[in-house]
Amino acid sequence: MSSIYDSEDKENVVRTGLGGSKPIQTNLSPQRLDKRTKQSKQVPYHHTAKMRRFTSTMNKSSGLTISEVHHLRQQINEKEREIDSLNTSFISLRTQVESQTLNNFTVESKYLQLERQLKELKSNVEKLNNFEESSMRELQHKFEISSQEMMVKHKERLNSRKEEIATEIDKILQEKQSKYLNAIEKLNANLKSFQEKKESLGNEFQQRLELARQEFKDREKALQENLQQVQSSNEETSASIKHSIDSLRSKINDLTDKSIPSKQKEYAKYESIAQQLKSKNSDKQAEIDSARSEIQSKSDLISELDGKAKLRNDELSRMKFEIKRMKMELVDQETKRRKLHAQLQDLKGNIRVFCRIRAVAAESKLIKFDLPDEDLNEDAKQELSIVKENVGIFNSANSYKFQFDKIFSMNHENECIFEEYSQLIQSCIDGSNVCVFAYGQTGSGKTFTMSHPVNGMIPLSIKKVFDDIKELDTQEQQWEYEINGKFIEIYNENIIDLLNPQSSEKHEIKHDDVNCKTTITNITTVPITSPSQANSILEQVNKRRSTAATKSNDKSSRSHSIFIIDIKGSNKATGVKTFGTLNLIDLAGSERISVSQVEGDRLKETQAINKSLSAVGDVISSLNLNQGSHIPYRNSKLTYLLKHSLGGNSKTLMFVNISPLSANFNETINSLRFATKVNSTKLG
Ligand SMILES: Nc1ncnc2c1ncn2[C@@H]1O[C@H](COP(=O)(O)OP(=O)(O)OP(=O)(O)O)[C@@H](O)[C@H]1O
Repeated sequence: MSSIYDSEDKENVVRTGLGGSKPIQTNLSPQRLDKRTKQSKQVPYHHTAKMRRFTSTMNKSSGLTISEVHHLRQQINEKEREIDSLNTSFISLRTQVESQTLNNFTVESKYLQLERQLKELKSNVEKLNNFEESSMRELQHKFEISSQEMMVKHKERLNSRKEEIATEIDKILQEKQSKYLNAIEKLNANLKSFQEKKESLGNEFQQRLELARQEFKDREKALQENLQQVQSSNEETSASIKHSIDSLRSKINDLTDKSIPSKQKEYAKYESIAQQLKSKNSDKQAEIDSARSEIQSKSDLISELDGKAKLRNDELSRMKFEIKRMKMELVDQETKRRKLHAQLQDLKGNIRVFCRIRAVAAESKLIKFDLPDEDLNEDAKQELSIVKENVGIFNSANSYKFQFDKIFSMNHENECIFEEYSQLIQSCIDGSNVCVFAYGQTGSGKTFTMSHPVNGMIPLSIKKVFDDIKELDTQEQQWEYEINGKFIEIYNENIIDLLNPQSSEKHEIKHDDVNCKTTITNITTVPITSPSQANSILEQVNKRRSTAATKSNDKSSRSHSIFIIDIKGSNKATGVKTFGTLNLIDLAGSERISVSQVEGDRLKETQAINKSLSAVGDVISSLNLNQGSHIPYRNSKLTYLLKHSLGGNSKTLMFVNISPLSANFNETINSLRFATKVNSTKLG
């Protein structure tokens, strides 16, 4: 704070004869004050007597005339008057100065008081500012904590809801599927038994009918024959009787009364024969009637059996209709399952990054990792911390933190890793394109993860494809699938056909942007008919690559290998068609060899790797961040090839394989940074 005696004012403090030795503050400027002081020194009041004595002395010793002296005296008197008036004004001025000084004191004390108040106010304001700042910090902290808690709770709720939906779907599907399958099985069994019964009843009935018909025919024939015989014998008999009667009559007439009695006897005899024949005839007629009624009852039985057969046929067609309806419902359920599966996968995100730490021998010197808790919410992002320990003079430690969708430690097996992404296979069967990349420095476990002959992602993916399509390729679901494979390598931005490596033909990438399909000219495509056949393709390719690697200084580490599996599906019941491509990619080693340290072929190779790997990172991260803008697919052959398999509804999974060895610390950090760029959170 400035003092009341500020620069100029300090110089205005003078000591006056009236006020004793006390310093008086004046408002006069230094020049004016100085002038007044000089004047008061030059003409003090008590000096006038001295002047008079001095003039009389001068008068005596100088020999001046009286008029001159008089004149001088007048002048002196004038001067003395002037001096008096000056003295008077000086005294009034001094009084003014004193009163001004008093004023100044009052002002000064007020000023001091105001200054104290200002100080207090300032400190209060400062306190208020500090309080405001600390409360703001506290509020911000509280807000951050509560928003984090809300985020965690929200994520938990989301995840549990997702889980619930998925389990509900699975449960409903399983229940429905098993219910329908059981019902269909039962219906099929009923249908079969009905058909068998119908067949056996039909056969039996036909046989019985045939027999009855035959019997009836035989009987009818016999009866007809009998009847005819009887009729003919009757006719014959009656004709002969008639003849006899006639001859008898004529005889009677001829003989008159002579032989009448004997002839009457003969007549009676023939009469009884006729009677017998008549009774025989009525017996035969009764037999014919009973045969007719039997035929009638057999006909009734036949029509009853016909009625039953009709009922069975009606039931059969009802069952067929029911089976058809159930099949349609099953197809409908399958379509719903596909939609829900797609929704679930969308919720999990179209681009996922898994980090895998390679297993190494126990005695190796390792990087200090801080891994996430395994029990944590499985759909939440997981955090990996790495500590770099410098045993230098400062013994400092740097900590790096990274977040990924999943982090697998050295103890995780391939099967467990496959489990985490296997749902993407279903998406591919349902018609989505899927890319699985393995990224990392040479020796970090990319080939072990992707191509291990028993449990690598390639053999396990193919097995899953076949298991899943087997479930869909049933009489009920009516899905049919065709699977084709290509296996290529990209080395120095050139495509090599690994299924026909001797070929010298040029391979070009062609895109059909309308149907979103990609083809490579002159490339070998093989139909894949079983997991074992696909595994033997993988085995052959791995063998070829490793032989080539020994011959040409481990070329395999410096090329990208891609197993392209096309899955084409069609549903006979609904006519729906699907096409999905599964791209399984083992990338070239990512270690950053400084371009300046290599030359010739190796320089070209290094440039090609750096270019294509950063193109992969750029494409995926721009897809992740901003779906509407330009995606730089053309920056490398690999990204250009995968143009229709990345983006849109495609699913991408990147494994970042890292080495836990301390010696590889820098490369491990580089790989994690690359993967973080790829994994960057989607905005809006
Ligand atoms: N998780 C693991 N458990 C046990 N061994 C492993 C694991 N990962 C890798 N290895 C072993 O480490 C060695 C190097 O692994 P791999 O060949 O898979 O590395 P890479 O990253 O594919 O290297 P390159 O870039 O040369 O192809 C192999 O011998 C492999 O068997």
